[in-house]
Amino acid sequence: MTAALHVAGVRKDFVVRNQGASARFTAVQDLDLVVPDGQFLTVVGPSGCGKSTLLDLVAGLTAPTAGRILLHGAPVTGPATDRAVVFQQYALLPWRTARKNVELGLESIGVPRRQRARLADEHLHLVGLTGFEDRYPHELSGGMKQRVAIARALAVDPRVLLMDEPFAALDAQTRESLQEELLRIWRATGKTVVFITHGIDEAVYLGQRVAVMTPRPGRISDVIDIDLDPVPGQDVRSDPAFGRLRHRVWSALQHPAPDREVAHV
Ligand SMILES: Nc1ncnc2c1ncn2[C@@H]1O[C@H](COP(=O)(O)OP(=O)(O)OP(=O)(O)O)[C@@H](O)[C@H]1O
Repeated sequence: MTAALHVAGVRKDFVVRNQGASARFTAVQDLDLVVPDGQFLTVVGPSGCGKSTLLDLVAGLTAPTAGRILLHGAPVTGPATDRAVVFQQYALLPWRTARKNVELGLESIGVPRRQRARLADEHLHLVGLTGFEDRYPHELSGGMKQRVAIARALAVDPRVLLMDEPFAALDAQTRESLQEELLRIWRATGKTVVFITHGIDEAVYLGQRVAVMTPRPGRISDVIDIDLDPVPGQDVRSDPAFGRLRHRVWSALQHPAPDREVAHV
């Protein structure tokens, strides 16, 4: 089976100013990652390790300096509607209602007006915002704005949903309820999800696998399978298995896999 996403030997250099001169800075190097179709992958790593760089590369917002990125077997050459990105900042247009914000991506691909409104309402329903279609962003809470952003991303029916710390700006309780909502939506839609986070708990809670990134230059040092078996109505976070997986991810962040470390010294 073709992987939904295949990142092969990717490096990304940026040109930066250093004491008045231009210098090359390698943000990520030797990035290898395969994400099967329909998988929920979380990527965790410390600030500055290159998580957003990885996501931008997959989104096609920047191009790799070296290596290849394939989406369902085809090279990524720029942004396209087979991928949708949800950022930490909701990026909603303040002068458009929730419905009109969700319609945005649909407009750009030429979906007729009636169908746009229907699809927007369907996706607002999917994220639990029925009844809020005509609200403007300033009339919505942070969690609701992020739900609109998720509805907008899903409305164009992308094959891969890319999420860059989407819940980082939310309070703990809203974050937890959106995490649960996102898992429900993922199960309902079967999308492939790549979800960037700082949070180990969030990575373990959401991911079927957790990719651990380490910095300078950024690389994926470990990929950990999350084989939790959630029981409906019970908080999986209180399961001892959750604690053990959490500790494995924490350890991988502290002590990157030695073979890889040697390979990149
Ligand atoms: N456009 C750019 N020009 C120069 N350097 C950049 C650029 N974008 C990112 N970098 C550098 O690349 C490295 C990785 O940045 P990136 O934003 O991908 O990290 P991150 O893991 O997402 O960080 P955070 O968790 O803090 O958001 C950082 O050292 C950053 O300064």
